[in-house]
Amino acid sequence: MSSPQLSWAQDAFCLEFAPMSDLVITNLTKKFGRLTVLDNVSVTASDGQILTLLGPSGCGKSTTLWSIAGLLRPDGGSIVVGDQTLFNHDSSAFLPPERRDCGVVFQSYAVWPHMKVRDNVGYPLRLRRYKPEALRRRVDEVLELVDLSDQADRFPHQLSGGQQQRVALARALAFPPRLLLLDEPFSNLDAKLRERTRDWLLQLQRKIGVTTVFVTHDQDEALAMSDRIAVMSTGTVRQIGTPEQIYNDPADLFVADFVGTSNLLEGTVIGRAKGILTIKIDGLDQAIHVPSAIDSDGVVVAVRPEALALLPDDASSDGYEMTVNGPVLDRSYHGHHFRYRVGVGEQALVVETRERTDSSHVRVGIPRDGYKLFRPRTDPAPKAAQ
Ligand SMILES: Nc1ncnc2c1ncn2[C@@H]1O[C@H](COP(=O)(O)OP(=O)(O)OP(=O)(O)O)[C@@H](O)[C@H]1O
Repeated sequence: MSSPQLSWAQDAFCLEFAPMSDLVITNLTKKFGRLTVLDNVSVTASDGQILTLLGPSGCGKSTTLWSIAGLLRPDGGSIVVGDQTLFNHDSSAFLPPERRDCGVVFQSYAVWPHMKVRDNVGYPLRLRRYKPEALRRRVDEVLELVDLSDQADRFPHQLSGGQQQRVALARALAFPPRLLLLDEPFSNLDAKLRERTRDWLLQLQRKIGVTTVFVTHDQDEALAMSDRIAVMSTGTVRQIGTPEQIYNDPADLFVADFVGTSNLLEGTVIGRAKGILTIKIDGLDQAIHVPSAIDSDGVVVAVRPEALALLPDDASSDGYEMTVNGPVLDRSYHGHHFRYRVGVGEQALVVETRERTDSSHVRVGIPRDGYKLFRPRTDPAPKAAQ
């Protein structure tokens, strides 16, 4: 298939998009029978931003998206776009989906197999009674936008998966949407095409500036695509922030564990004085001293693999919070870094570094500002992102 690229002339392009819109979701609640799947979810996306809902399977991402689209009616809270209320439980306001002007793209594409590409894309315009000439012009514009002008008269089964996904996107953009809602739009694409389509979609979104809500359980995708990420777990929002905030300053152990990889070292507080905790990490002799307000006896030290330093066995520990020695259990090569697992007490520390070593025994340095302290988790661990 042809590779998706932005190929339209910037100046010549004149798509008119609807007035851009802030999205404000407040205390959204949804129950299915006795099961509360959204529990006071509050998130916002500013004009033209990409807000990503990220979380493990079943945490309520799609339910939130469907509530925005009007395909589900929540049991509490409100959804407002710009000056328009889409839903407000207290005032019983519920705008039907066809009046919300949301362009929705699902994981399964949901393009109509019996319609040619141009008819698929023109469908929302026919529903809105566009005159034939205006409809044709608009369809041509949107097909050019998604780089499918040369496929307009083909049927979906004659297209690749990536092209079908772009038909779905063109259809979502045909009637200028106030919001673009994307529910795992790349999950049926292979890894390479997924990455290219992601870059392409990001460029496209920047070009047209439509406020976008993007649902994914893939943290790499979320980090790469988003202005802001809302990390969700069991129907609640655990943290909202920029990708950098979410990755570098996770609010709790769930976020630290779900977004990226973290070494999680369990420890016990053996001393507290003037806001400084003395912590003994299980299986190690050394203690670390950390300013923290955590009041539990057990703690977890979270440290990213790339924050750890791989040192020679006899290196000095100067400049590190702590150094530990251990055998190299295994090593693997990942192109831009090596990944080592180093046995430390009962656990294995994962270290990612560009340094190559063939030593069977190494010293691992934990830098002073390279870790975070959390309370132990009381909820179930997140399922691994696929
Ligand atoms: N129509 C329904 N009836 C009953 N339970 C439902 C219904 N739709 C969703 N659920 C439940 O609501 C919870 C949240 O589902 P949702 O699809 O929003 O999760 P998600 O985070 O999008 O998951 P995934 O990544 O697997 O799509 C799940 O426990 C799911 O089983």
